[in-house]
Amino acid sequence: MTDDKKPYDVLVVGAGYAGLTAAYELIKAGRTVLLLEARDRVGGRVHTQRFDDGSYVDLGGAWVGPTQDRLYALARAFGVDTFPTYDTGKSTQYFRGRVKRYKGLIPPLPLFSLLSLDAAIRRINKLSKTVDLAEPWNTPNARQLDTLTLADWMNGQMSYETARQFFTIAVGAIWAADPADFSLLHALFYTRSGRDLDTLMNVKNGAQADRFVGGAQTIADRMAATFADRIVFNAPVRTITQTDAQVEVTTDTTTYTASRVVVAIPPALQADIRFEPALPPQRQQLMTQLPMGAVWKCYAIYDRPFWRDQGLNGLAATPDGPITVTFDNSPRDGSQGILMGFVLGSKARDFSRLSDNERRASALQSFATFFGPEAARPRRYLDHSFLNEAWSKGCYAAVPQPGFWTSAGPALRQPVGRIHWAGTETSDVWNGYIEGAVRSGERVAREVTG
Ligand SMILES: Cc1cc2nc3c(=O)[nH]c(=O)nc-3n(C[C@H](O)[C@H](O)[C@H](O)COP(=O)(O)OP(=O)(O)OC[C@H]3O[C@@H](n4cnc5c(N)ncnc54)[C@H](O)[C@@H]3O)c2cc1C
Repeated sequence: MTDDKKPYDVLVVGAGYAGLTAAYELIKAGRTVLLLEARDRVGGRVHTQRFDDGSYVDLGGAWVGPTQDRLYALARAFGVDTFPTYDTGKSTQYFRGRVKRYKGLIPPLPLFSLLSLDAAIRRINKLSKTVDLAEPWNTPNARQLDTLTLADWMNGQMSYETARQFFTIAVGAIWAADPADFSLLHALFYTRSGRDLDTLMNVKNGAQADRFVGGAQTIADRMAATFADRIVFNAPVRTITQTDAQVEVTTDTTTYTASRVVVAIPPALQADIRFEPALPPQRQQLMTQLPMGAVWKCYAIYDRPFWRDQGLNGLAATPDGPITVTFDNSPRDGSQGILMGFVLGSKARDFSRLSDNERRASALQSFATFFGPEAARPRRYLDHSFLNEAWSKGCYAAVPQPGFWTSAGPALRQPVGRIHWAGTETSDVWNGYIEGAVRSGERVAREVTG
């Protein structure tokens, strides 16, 4: 064990978009900063897998959309272009053994199910406007809303099984969780945090509107390159010790000292750090009430986006997963065809139990069901889940247990002595998204310098 004698103004833990943004802003403000990262790369839950032929896929965060202004601004600042997600043509629905093609967002359901689904979406949007974004625990009826799960609400409001099935697909795609996993209060908070359910679900004008040329990790790589000498890789933080005068942060090899530390990792991973003295009880509890969501991304790569020839946009939805939602993730110039399918929530946990071959066979069968036999013969198949990564433990983001917001919510952003908290989970706007991570990094930098 060595001591890095140099006292820093700020140590930042975690080089995802939150930690990178915090470090970048603090360095701009003239602070001496060191960024400690457990992995051997930056980006965290954003990871672009690049292939020898120059193509790439995003294993983690990928899309950006309107009102995600801070992320678009970073893209511009670091010279990264965006391009619209392909959504020209008809979408596909597979339900009760039949494939149907349709226009627009809402699948062709029997009339009463359709009305029920539409009414549920509008009711969630309306209710979400009552949420206090900055302090969700102060929302009217917060306790009641935080006790009820989204599944309780859905079962009470939606009498048609088909409508509930398709609502559950949308919930899975937005939260990487099942409606029974989290409270109505969290559903309303998250909905308002990203504007409304339509925005969260949509490609055009929604959260899936655009992708980054070169992949979503490119901005992170370029930002990190501007302060490469301030980043230590393969440096998981194990202990954070506060004294009256300073804070000591210990990795497996080194103890660093600073005036302040910014912890920019998901709460579920904060629980693995030993804090001395122990954190206040509410803060301790918080870390165990925020498990991560569950999702697999399945990629099939073809010579060309053949489904476009049939007037299809590559979007598909089915309750009969494992894959319940697909997108066209081909490169901007369409020089390859790339389909991406999501396996979500409890289906993702079940999918994790399959062998590599079983997952591949199962995913390709789904793609072939939606887009025909050609989809069963990709040039390359790969899949990935952050459930299997020690430094994420799941994705897209934390899915709070019912009761979290009203019991431990106030501790989420509250500094503890010299410790400040960042990460998308601490953001009131676009919580759970890259935009939320960036905003949290900017907010914590202001907090530390203010
Ligand atoms: C499959 C998937 C799809 C997604 N799709 C989208 C999308 O399309 N659009 C969107 O906006 N968002 C999406 N997201 C969510 C988005 O990626 C995250 O919200 C965002 O990247 C979180 O950033 P962060 O900096 O808060 O946390 P992280 O990215 O998790 O960064 C935390 C960093 O801390 C490091 N770390 C952890 N523990 C320690 C430790 N003890 N010591 C040191 N370092 C540590 C980790 O290695 C990591 O680098 C998706 C996520 C996933 C996984």
